[in-house]
Amino acid sequence: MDIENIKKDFELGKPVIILDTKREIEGDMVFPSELMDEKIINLFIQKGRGLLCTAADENILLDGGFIKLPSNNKEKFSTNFFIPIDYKLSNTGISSIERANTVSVLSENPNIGLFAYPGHVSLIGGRGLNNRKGHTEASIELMSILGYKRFSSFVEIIDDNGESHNLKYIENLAKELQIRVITIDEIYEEYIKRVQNIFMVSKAKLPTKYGEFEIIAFKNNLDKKEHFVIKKGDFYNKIPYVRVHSECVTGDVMSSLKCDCGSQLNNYLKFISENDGILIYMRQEGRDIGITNKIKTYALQDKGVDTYDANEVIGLPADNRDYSNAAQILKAMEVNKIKLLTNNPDKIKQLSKYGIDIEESINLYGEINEYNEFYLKTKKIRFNHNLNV
Ligand SMILES: Nc1nc2c(ncn2[C@@H]2O[C@H](COP(=O)(O)OP(=O)(O)OP(=O)(O)O)[C@@H](O)[C@H]2O)c(=O)[nH]1
Ligand SMILES: [Mg+2]
Ligand SMILES: [Mg+2]
Ligand SMILES: [Zn+2]
Repeated sequence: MDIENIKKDFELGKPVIILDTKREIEGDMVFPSELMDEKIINLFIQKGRGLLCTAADENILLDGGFIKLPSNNKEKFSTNFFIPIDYKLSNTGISSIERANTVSVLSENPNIGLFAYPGHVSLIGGRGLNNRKGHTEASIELMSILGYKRFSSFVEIIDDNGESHNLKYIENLAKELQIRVITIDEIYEEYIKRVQNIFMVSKAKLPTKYGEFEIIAFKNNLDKKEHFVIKKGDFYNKIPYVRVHSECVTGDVMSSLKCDCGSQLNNYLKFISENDGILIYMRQEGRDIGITNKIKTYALQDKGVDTYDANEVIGLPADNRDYSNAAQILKAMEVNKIKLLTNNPDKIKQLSKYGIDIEESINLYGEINEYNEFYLKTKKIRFNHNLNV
Protein backbone atom coordinates (compact mmCIF):
# COMPACT_ATOMS: atom_id res chain seq x y z
CA MET A 1 0.00 0.00 0.00
CA ASP A 2 1.41 3.37 -1.02
CA ILE A 3 0.26 5.48 1.87
CA GLU A 4 0.66 8.74 -0.10
CA ASN A 5 -2.24 7.68 -2.38
CA ILE A 6 -4.51 7.96 0.62
CA LYS A 7 -3.60 11.64 0.88
CA LYS A 8 -4.59 12.18 -2.76
CA ASP A 9 -7.93 10.52 -2.01
CA PHE A 10 -8.52 12.76 1.01
CA GLU A 11 -7.86 15.84 -1.13
CA LEU A 12 -10.46 14.53 -3.61
CA GLY A 13 -13.00 14.12 -0.82
CA LYS A 14 -12.74 10.33 -0.42
CA PRO A 15 -12.36 8.65 2.95
CA VAL A 16 -10.23 5.55 3.57
CA ILE A 17 -11.28 2.37 5.36
CA ILE A 18 -9.08 1.29 8.23
CA LEU A 19 -9.44 -2.42 8.96
CA ASP A 20 -8.76 -3.87 12.35
CA THR A 21 -8.05 -7.49 11.53
CA LYS A 22 -6.84 -8.39 15.04
CA ARG A 23 -8.73 -6.85 17.96
CA GLU A 24 -12.25 -5.97 16.87
CA ILE A 25 -12.44 -7.42 13.34
CA GLU A 26 -14.12 -4.22 12.16
CA GLY A 27 -13.68 -1.61 9.47
CA ASP A 28 -14.08 2.13 9.97
CA MET A 29 -14.38 4.88 7.36
CA VAL A 30 -11.88 7.58 8.25
CA PHE A 31 -11.30 11.17 7.15
CA PRO A 32 -9.11 14.07 8.37
CA SER A 33 -11.12 16.34 10.66
CA GLU A 34 -9.53 19.46 9.18
CA LEU A 35 -10.96 18.62 5.72
CA MET A 36 -14.39 17.52 6.96
CA ASP A 37 -17.54 18.67 5.15
CA GLU A 38 -21.22 17.72 5.06
CA LYS A 39 -20.78 15.39 2.06
CA ILE A 40 -18.38 13.19 4.00
CA ILE A 41 -20.66 13.22 7.05
CA ASN A 42 -23.54 12.13 4.79
CA LEU A 43 -21.45 9.30 3.40
CA PHE A 44 -20.44 8.27 6.92
CA ILE A 45 -23.98 8.09 8.24
CA GLN A 46 -25.51 6.54 5.10
CA LYS A 47 -22.82 4.00 4.17
CA GLY A 48 -20.97 3.59 7.47
CA ARG A 49 -23.97 3.60 9.81
CA GLY A 50 -22.01 3.12 13.04
CA LEU A 51 -21.23 5.72 15.68
CA LEU A 52 -19.88 8.99 14.25
CA CYS A 53 -16.75 9.85 16.24
CA THR A 54 -14.07 12.46 16.23
CA ALA A 55 -10.72 11.82 17.89
CA ALA A 56 -7.59 13.59 19.04
CA ASP A 57 -4.73 12.80 21.41
CA GLU A 58 -6.06 12.52 24.94
CA ASN A 59 -3.66 15.14 26.37
CA ILE A 60 -4.80 17.73 23.78
CA LEU A 61 -8.44 17.16 24.77
CA LEU A 62 -7.70 17.30 28.49
CA ASP A 63 -5.63 20.49 28.04
CA GLY A 64 -8.54 22.02 26.10
CA GLY A 65 -10.91 21.38 29.01
CA PHE A 66 -12.85 18.49 27.46
CA ILE A 67 -14.32 16.09 29.97
CA LYS A 68 -13.66 12.38 30.11
CA LEU A 69 -16.71 10.18 30.69
CA PRO A 70 -16.66 7.81 33.64
CA SER A 71 -16.29 4.19 32.60
CA ASN A 72 -16.98 0.89 34.31
CA ASN A 73 -15.45 -1.08 31.45
CA LYS A 74 -12.90 -3.40 33.07
CA GLU A 75 -10.90 -3.85 29.87
CA LYS A 76 -7.63 -1.95 30.38
CA PHE A 77 -7.78 -0.17 27.03
CA SER A 78 -11.49 0.27 26.38
CA THR A 79 -12.71 3.15 24.18
CA ASN A 80 -11.69 6.42 25.83
CA PHE A 81 -14.93 8.41 25.46
CA PHE A 82 -15.24 12.08 26.38
CA ILE A 83 -18.54 13.95 26.72
CA PRO A 84 -19.98 14.33 23.19
CA ILE A 85 -19.88 17.85 21.81
CA ASP A 86 -21.56 20.35 19.46
CA TYR A 87 -20.03 23.49 18.07
CA LYS A 88 -21.60 26.30 20.14
CA LEU A 89 -23.10 28.12 17.16
CA SER A 90 -25.06 25.03 16.12
CA ASN A 91 -28.84 24.91 16.00
CA THR A 92 -29.59 21.37 17.18
CA GLY A 93 -26.15 20.00 16.31
CA ILE A 94 -27.39 16.91 14.46
CA SER A 95 -27.53 17.96 10.79
CA SER A 96 -24.64 16.89 8.60
CA ILE A 97 -23.44 20.44 8.11
CA GLU A 98 -23.53 21.09 11.86
CA ARG A 99 -21.66 17.90 12.67
CA ALA A 100 -19.06 18.71 9.99
CA ASN A 101 -18.61 22.11 11.64
CA THR A 102 -18.20 20.59 15.08
CA VAL A 103 -15.48 18.28 13.78
CA SER A 104 -13.54 20.85 11.82
CA VAL A 105 -13.72 23.57 14.48
CA LEU A 106 -12.33 21.08 17.00
CA SER A 107 -9.32 20.47 14.75
CA GLU A 108 -8.73 24.23 14.46
CA ASN A 109 -9.20 25.07 18.08
CA PRO A 110 -9.61 22.27 20.60
CA ASN A 111 -10.98 24.45 23.37
CA ILE A 112 -14.11 23.55 25.31
CA GLY A 113 -15.13 27.26 25.31
CA LEU A 114 -16.22 26.90 21.67
CA PHE A 115 -18.42 23.87 22.30
CA ALA A 116 -21.68 22.95 24.00
CA TYR A 117 -22.02 19.62 25.76
CA PRO A 118 -23.47 17.05 25.80
CA GLY A 119 -23.76 17.26 22.01
CA HIS A 120 -24.12 15.11 18.91
CA VAL A 121 -20.57 14.14 17.98
CA SER A 122 -18.85 11.42 20.00
CA LEU A 123 -15.42 12.44 21.17
CA ILE A 124 -12.59 9.97 21.81
CA GLY A 125 -9.13 10.49 23.29
CA GLY A 126 -6.22 8.68 21.63
CA ARG A 127 -3.61 7.00 23.81
CA GLY A 128 -0.85 6.62 21.22
CA LEU A 129 -0.32 3.78 18.75
CA ASN A 130 2.61 2.58 20.89
CA ASN A 131 0.11 1.88 23.70
CA ARG A 132 -3.04 0.78 21.90
CA LYS A 133 -3.56 -0.52 18.37
CA GLY A 134 -7.17 0.61 17.92
CA HIS A 135 -8.95 2.62 15.23
CA THR A 136 -8.65 5.80 17.30
CA GLU A 137 -4.88 5.66 17.62
CA ALA A 138 -4.27 4.30 14.09
CA SER A 139 -6.40 7.01 12.48
CA ILE A 140 -4.72 9.81 14.46
CA GLU A 141 -1.32 8.41 13.48
CA LEU A 142 -2.35 8.15 9.83
CA MET A 143 -3.23 11.87 9.87
CA SER A 144 0.16 12.66 11.31
CA ILE A 145 2.02 10.47 8.80
CA LEU A 146 0.24 12.25 5.93
CA GLY A 147 1.01 15.72 7.29
CA TYR A 148 -2.40 16.59 8.73
CA LYS A 149 -3.20 17.72 12.25
CA ARG A 150 -3.64 14.85 14.70
CA PHE A 151 -7.46 15.02 14.50
CA SER A 152 -9.39 12.23 12.79
CA SER A 153 -13.07 11.42 12.31
CA PHE A 154 -14.53 8.00 11.69
CA VAL A 155 -17.55 5.73 11.69
CA GLU A 156 -17.84 1.94 11.93
CA ILE A 157 -19.18 0.08 8.92
CA ILE A 158 -22.34 -1.89 9.69
CA ASP A 159 -23.80 -4.29 7.10
CA ASP A 160 -27.45 -4.53 5.98
CA ASN A 161 -28.21 -6.92 8.84
CA GLY A 162 -26.67 -4.64 11.42
CA GLU A 163 -23.48 -6.70 11.78
CA SER A 164 -20.15 -4.94 12.32
CA HIS A 165 -17.75 -7.86 11.79
CA ASN A 166 -18.56 -8.57 8.14
CA LEU A 167 -15.20 -8.15 6.35
CA LYS A 168 -16.65 -9.41 3.05
CA TYR A 169 -19.29 -6.67 3.17
CA ILE A 170 -16.61 -4.07 3.92
CA GLU A 171 -14.53 -5.28 0.97
CA ASN A 172 -17.52 -4.99 -1.38
CA LEU A 173 -18.45 -1.57 -0.05
CA ALA A 174 -14.87 -0.38 -0.66
CA LYS A 175 -15.16 -1.55 -4.28
CA GLU A 176 -18.56 0.04 -4.76
CA LEU A 177 -17.43 3.40 -3.39
CA GLN A 178 -13.92 3.05 -4.88
CA ILE A 179 -12.19 3.78 -1.63
CA ARG A 180 -8.94 2.33 -0.37
CA VAL A 181 -8.54 -0.09 2.51
CA ILE A 182 -5.55 -0.09 4.88
CA THR A 183 -5.01 -2.23 7.96
CA ILE A 184 -3.99 -1.05 11.42
CA ASP A 185 -0.92 -3.29 11.05
CA GLU A 186 0.13 -1.42 7.90
CA ILE A 187 -0.21 1.91 9.69
CA TYR A 188 1.77 0.49 12.62
CA GLU A 189 4.58 -0.53 10.24
CA GLU A 190 4.79 3.01 8.85
CA TYR A 191 4.69 4.40 12.37
CA ILE A 192 7.59 2.16 13.45
CA LYS A 193 9.64 3.28 10.45
CA ARG A 194 8.96 6.97 11.09
CA VAL A 195 8.53 7.55 14.82
CA GLN A 196 11.36 6.53 17.12
CA ASN A 197 10.09 5.23 20.47
CA ILE A 198 13.24 3.61 21.85
CA PHE A 199 16.29 5.49 23.08
CA MET A 200 19.68 4.52 24.47
CA VAL A 201 20.01 5.49 28.13
CA SER A 202 23.13 3.87 29.53
CA LYS A 203 26.22 1.98 28.51
CA ALA A 204 28.80 0.07 30.54
CA LYS A 205 31.63 -2.44 30.21
CA LEU A 206 30.78 -6.10 30.70
CA PRO A 207 33.71 -8.47 31.10
CA THR A 208 32.66 -12.07 30.43
CA LYS A 209 34.36 -15.41 30.01
CA TYR A 210 34.14 -14.74 26.26
CA GLY A 211 35.98 -11.42 26.54
CA GLU A 212 35.02 -7.83 27.21
CA PHE A 213 31.70 -6.60 25.85
CA GLU A 214 29.64 -3.46 26.18
CA ILE A 215 26.15 -3.67 27.67
CA ILE A 216 23.56 -1.07 26.66
CA ALA A 217 20.20 -0.16 28.22
CA PHE A 218 17.26 1.57 26.55
CA LYS A 219 14.20 3.60 27.38
CA ASN A 220 11.45 1.68 25.62
CA ASN A 221 8.13 3.38 24.98
CA LEU A 222 6.84 0.54 22.79
CA ASP A 223 6.25 -2.55 24.94
CA LYS A 224 8.03 -0.96 27.97
CA LYS A 225 10.07 -4.14 28.57
CA GLU A 226 13.75 -4.01 29.54
CA HIS A 227 15.36 -5.36 26.37
CA PHE A 228 19.11 -4.80 26.33
CA VAL A 229 22.09 -5.11 24.03
CA ILE A 230 25.48 -6.79 24.36
CA LYS A 231 27.99 -5.64 21.79
CA LYS A 232 31.57 -5.82 20.74
CA GLY A 233 33.15 -3.39 18.29
CA ASP A 234 31.96 -0.25 16.48
CA PHE A 235 30.15 -0.21 13.20
CA TYR A 236 30.57 3.14 11.47
CA ASN A 237 30.50 2.36 7.74
CA LYS A 238 30.33 -1.36 8.52
CA ILE A 239 27.45 -3.80 8.38
CA PRO A 240 27.35 -5.49 11.80
CA TYR A 241 26.48 -9.07 12.64
CA VAL A 242 23.28 -9.01 14.68
CA ARG A 243 21.42 -11.60 16.70
CA VAL A 244 17.93 -10.98 18.05
CA HIS A 245 17.72 -13.51 20.85
CA SER A 246 14.43 -14.19 22.65
CA GLU A 247 14.74 -14.75 26.37
CA CYS A 248 14.62 -18.40 27.45
CA VAL A 249 15.40 -18.44 31.14
CA THR A 250 15.28 -22.25 31.26
CA GLY A 251 17.77 -22.65 28.42
CA ASP A 252 19.87 -19.48 28.78
CA VAL A 253 20.27 -19.59 32.57
CA MET A 254 19.21 -23.03 33.89
CA SER A 255 21.04 -25.11 31.24
CA SER A 256 17.83 -26.84 30.17
CA LEU A 257 18.27 -29.45 27.44
CA LYS A 258 14.68 -29.09 26.18
CA CYS A 259 15.65 -26.48 23.56
CA ASP A 260 18.71 -25.09 21.76
CA CYS A 261 18.49 -21.52 23.12
CA GLY A 262 21.35 -21.67 25.63
CA SER A 263 23.83 -23.19 23.22
CA GLN A 264 22.81 -20.76 20.44
CA LEU A 265 23.40 -17.90 22.86
CA ASN A 266 26.83 -19.16 23.92
CA ASN A 267 27.83 -19.87 20.33
CA TYR A 268 26.90 -16.34 19.34
CA LEU A 269 28.76 -14.70 22.24
CA LYS A 270 31.83 -16.69 21.21
CA PHE A 271 31.26 -15.62 17.61
CA ILE A 272 31.11 -11.88 18.38
CA SER A 273 34.07 -12.09 20.72
CA GLU A 274 36.04 -13.03 17.60
CA ASN A 275 34.17 -11.16 14.83
CA ASP A 276 32.44 -8.22 16.59
CA GLY A 277 28.68 -7.84 16.53
CA ILE A 278 25.48 -7.05 18.39
CA LEU A 279 23.25 -9.24 20.54
CA ILE A 280 19.77 -7.89 21.31
CA TYR A 281 18.40 -9.77 24.28
CA MET A 282 14.62 -9.57 23.89
CA ARG A 283 12.51 -10.11 27.01
CA GLN A 284 10.09 -12.26 25.08
CA GLU A 285 10.17 -15.35 27.28
CA GLY A 286 8.39 -18.36 25.80
CA ARG A 287 7.88 -16.76 22.37
CA ASP A 288 6.37 -13.90 24.34
CA ILE A 289 3.77 -15.75 26.36
CA GLY A 290 5.82 -15.56 29.59
CA ILE A 291 7.44 -18.18 31.80
CA THR A 292 4.23 -19.27 33.55
CA ASN A 293 2.49 -20.02 30.27
CA LYS A 294 5.63 -21.65 28.88
CA ILE A 295 5.66 -24.04 31.85
CA LYS A 296 1.99 -24.83 31.17
CA THR A 297 2.97 -25.72 27.59
CA TYR A 298 5.89 -27.81 28.89
CA ALA A 299 3.37 -29.81 30.94
CA LEU A 300 1.41 -30.47 27.73
CA GLN A 301 4.63 -31.33 25.88
CA ASP A 302 5.40 -33.89 28.63
CA LYS A 303 2.18 -35.58 27.44
CA GLY A 304 3.26 -35.55 23.78
CA VAL A 305 1.71 -32.31 22.42
CA ASP A 306 4.21 -30.46 20.20
CA THR A 307 5.51 -26.97 21.01
CA TYR A 308 3.32 -25.32 18.35
CA ASP A 309 0.02 -26.91 19.37
CA ALA A 310 0.76 -26.60 23.10
CA ASN A 311 0.56 -22.78 22.90
CA GLU A 312 -2.72 -22.97 21.01
CA VAL A 313 -4.20 -25.53 23.42
CA ILE A 314 -3.87 -22.95 26.21
CA GLY A 315 -5.50 -20.33 23.97
CA LEU A 316 -2.39 -18.40 22.91
CA PRO A 317 -0.71 -17.84 19.53
CA ALA A 318 1.99 -20.39 18.60
CA ASP A 319 4.40 -17.46 18.29
CA ASN A 320 3.38 -14.16 19.83
CA ARG A 321 6.57 -12.22 19.06
CA ASP A 322 6.67 -8.84 17.36
CA TYR A 323 10.08 -7.46 16.40
CA SER A 324 9.22 -3.75 16.06
CA ASN A 325 11.15 -3.28 19.31
CA ALA A 326 14.24 -4.97 17.93
CA ALA A 327 14.05 -2.82 14.79
CA GLN A 328 13.86 0.37 16.86
CA ILE A 329 16.70 -0.76 19.16
CA LEU A 330 18.87 -1.09 16.06
CA LYS A 331 17.79 2.37 14.88
CA ALA A 332 18.54 3.79 18.32
CA MET A 333 22.08 2.50 17.73
CA GLU A 334 22.09 4.05 14.22
CA VAL A 335 22.17 0.62 12.62
CA ASN A 336 19.93 0.20 9.55
CA LYS A 337 21.66 -2.58 7.66
CA ILE A 338 22.65 -5.90 9.21
CA LYS A 339 23.85 -9.46 8.78
CA LEU A 340 21.40 -11.46 10.86
CA LEU A 341 22.23 -14.73 12.60
CA THR A 342 19.07 -16.81 12.81
CA ASN A 343 17.28 -19.91 11.54
CA ASN A 344 13.91 -18.23 11.91
CA PRO A 345 12.34 -16.88 8.67
CA ASP A 346 9.74 -14.84 10.57
CA LYS A 347 12.49 -12.77 12.21
CA ILE A 348 13.89 -11.90 8.79
CA LYS A 349 10.46 -11.01 7.43
CA GLN A 350 9.42 -8.88 10.39
CA LEU A 351 12.69 -6.96 10.73
CA SER A 352 12.59 -6.09 7.01
CA LYS A 353 8.97 -5.01 7.24
CA TYR A 354 9.91 -2.67 10.10
CA GLY A 355 12.61 -1.01 8.02
CA ILE A 356 15.81 -2.97 8.73
CA ASP A 357 17.81 -3.85 5.66
CA ILE A 358 19.00 -7.47 5.94
CA GLU A 359 22.03 -7.85 3.74
CA GLU A 360 22.55 -11.46 4.65
CA SER A 361 21.07 -14.06 6.96
CA ILE A 362 23.36 -16.67 8.45
CA ASN A 363 22.27 -19.83 10.25
CA LEU A 364 23.17 -20.15 13.91
CA TYR A 365 22.96 -23.66 15.27
CA GLY A 366 22.82 -24.92 18.83
CA GLU A 367 23.34 -28.39 20.19
CA ILE A 368 21.02 -31.27 19.37
CA ASN A 369 20.36 -33.89 22.06
CA GLU A 370 17.79 -36.57 22.86
CA TYR A 371 15.60 -34.08 24.79
CA ASN A 372 15.37 -31.34 22.15
CA GLU A 373 15.32 -33.37 18.93
CA PHE A 374 11.53 -33.58 18.63
CA TYR A 375 11.26 -29.87 19.54
CA LEU A 376 13.75 -28.92 16.82
CA LYS A 377 11.95 -31.11 14.26
CA THR A 378 8.75 -29.29 15.17
CA LYS A 379 10.51 -25.93 14.66
CA LYS A 380 11.63 -27.09 11.25
CA ILE A 381 8.31 -28.50 10.10
CA ARG A 382 5.77 -26.21 11.73
CA PHE A 383 7.68 -22.90 12.02
CA ASN A 384 9.76 -23.35 8.84
CA HIS A 385 13.03 -22.91 10.71
CA ASN A 386 16.12 -23.55 8.70
CA LEU A 387 17.43 -26.54 10.68
CA ASN A 388 19.31 -29.75 9.91
CA VAL A 389 17.33 -32.21 12.03
N1 LIG B 1 5.95 -21.26 24.29
C1 LIG B 1 7.11 -21.90 24.21
N2 LIG B 1 8.22 -21.18 24.05
C2 LIG B 1 9.38 -21.83 23.95
C3 LIG B 1 9.47 -23.23 24.00
N3 LIG B 1 10.77 -23.56 23.87
C4 LIG B 1 11.46 -22.41 23.72
N4 LIG B 1 10.64 -21.36 23.77
C5 LIG B 1 10.91 -19.94 23.60
O1 LIG B 1 11.23 -19.72 22.24
C6 LIG B 1 12.06 -18.60 22.13
C7 LIG B 1 13.24 -18.98 21.24
O2 LIG B 1 12.69 -19.26 20.03
P1 LIG B 1 13.29 -20.21 18.89
O3 LIG B 1 12.20 -20.35 17.91
O4 LIG B 1 13.96 -21.42 19.44
O5 LIG B 1 14.42 -19.41 18.28
P2 LIG B 1 14.19 -18.13 17.51
O6 LIG B 1 14.72 -17.10 18.42
O7 LIG B 1 12.81 -17.97 17.03
O8 LIG B 1 15.02 -18.36 16.21
P3 LIG B 1 16.58 -18.39 16.05
O9 LIG B 1 16.96 -16.99 15.74
O10 LIG B 1 16.83 -19.31 14.94
O11 LIG B 1 17.13 -18.86 17.35
C8 LIG B 1 12.44 -18.21 23.54
O12 LIG B 1 11.62 -17.11 23.93
C9 LIG B 1 12.08 -19.44 24.34
O13 LIG B 1 11.73 -19.15 25.69
C10 LIG B 1 8.27 -23.96 24.15
O14 LIG B 1 8.23 -25.18 24.17
N5 LIG B 1 7.12 -23.26 24.26
MG1 LIG C 1 -13.22 0.48 16.33
MG1 LIG D 1 16.48 -20.19 18.82
ZN1 LIG E 1 14.78 -22.28 24.99
